[in-house]
Amino acid sequence: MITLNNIGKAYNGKIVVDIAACNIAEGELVGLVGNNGAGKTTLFRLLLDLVRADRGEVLSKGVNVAGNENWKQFTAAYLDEGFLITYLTPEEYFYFIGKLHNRTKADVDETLKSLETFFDGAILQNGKYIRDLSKGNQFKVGIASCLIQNPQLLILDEPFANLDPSSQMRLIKMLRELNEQKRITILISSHDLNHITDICKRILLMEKGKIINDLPVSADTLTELENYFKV
Ligand SMILES: Nc1ncnc2c1ncn2[C@@H]1O[C@H](COP(=O)(O)OP(=O)(O)OP(=O)(O)O)[C@@H](O)[C@H]1O
Repeated sequence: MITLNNIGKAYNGKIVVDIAACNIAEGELVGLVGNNGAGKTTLFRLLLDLVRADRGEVLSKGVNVAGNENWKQFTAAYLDEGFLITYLTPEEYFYFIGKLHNRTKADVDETLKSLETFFDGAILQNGKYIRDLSKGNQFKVGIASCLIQNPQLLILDEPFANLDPSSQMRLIKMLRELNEQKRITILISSHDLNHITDICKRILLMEKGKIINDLPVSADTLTELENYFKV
């Protein structure tokens, strides 16, 4: 589904992404790990054509994402609150996103209903604008807007970072179901080694912009990663 060909990106003369080759097949659930500044978010931004590579190409279903709109029909992502329209209420935002992606009001309502427990009473019908929600609840709005789009590819940057423990558990369950039952290809980054090895079937370890290890997840992966990150 995703192919990285000799992709390179530098900021101010410093290379922050430098990947010779990487393939992510349809239906995979892949985790990206690496210390602060390793290049995870920049890689996601390259996948979403939010920044342009200095060299190489990102192919999504075989088509270069740079200067092409096709991938937008099947890709949903939430990297940060810059993806939201914060002067809207969550409901206004959800129906706007639904409309943009040709979803009916009933489709949107059905998705929102399925997220009732995840929302935990804090998102809908409380009269708040998105800008006034907590970071964790803004993230929940971001995830919901992704699911409303009914994507084939879902990209989430540090999805566990601001969620309370119950919400983290619910999200793990949701992502697993989306991947196993709906066959959605999922890419997530995380600093939570327990969660990421629990949920992902493959882990890409990034260091200084490079993928230095591509690990199929096994019973040993958590220890292997803990050893890498040990101080
Ligand atoms: N717009 C930008 N201008 C200049 N440098 C940038 C920009 N965006 C990212 N960088 C730099 O690129 C490097 C990689 O950053 P990136 O955010 O991709 O890392 P990350 O692995 O997501 O880190 P974290 O775990 O802290 O989120 C860092 O050194 C960062 O300072």
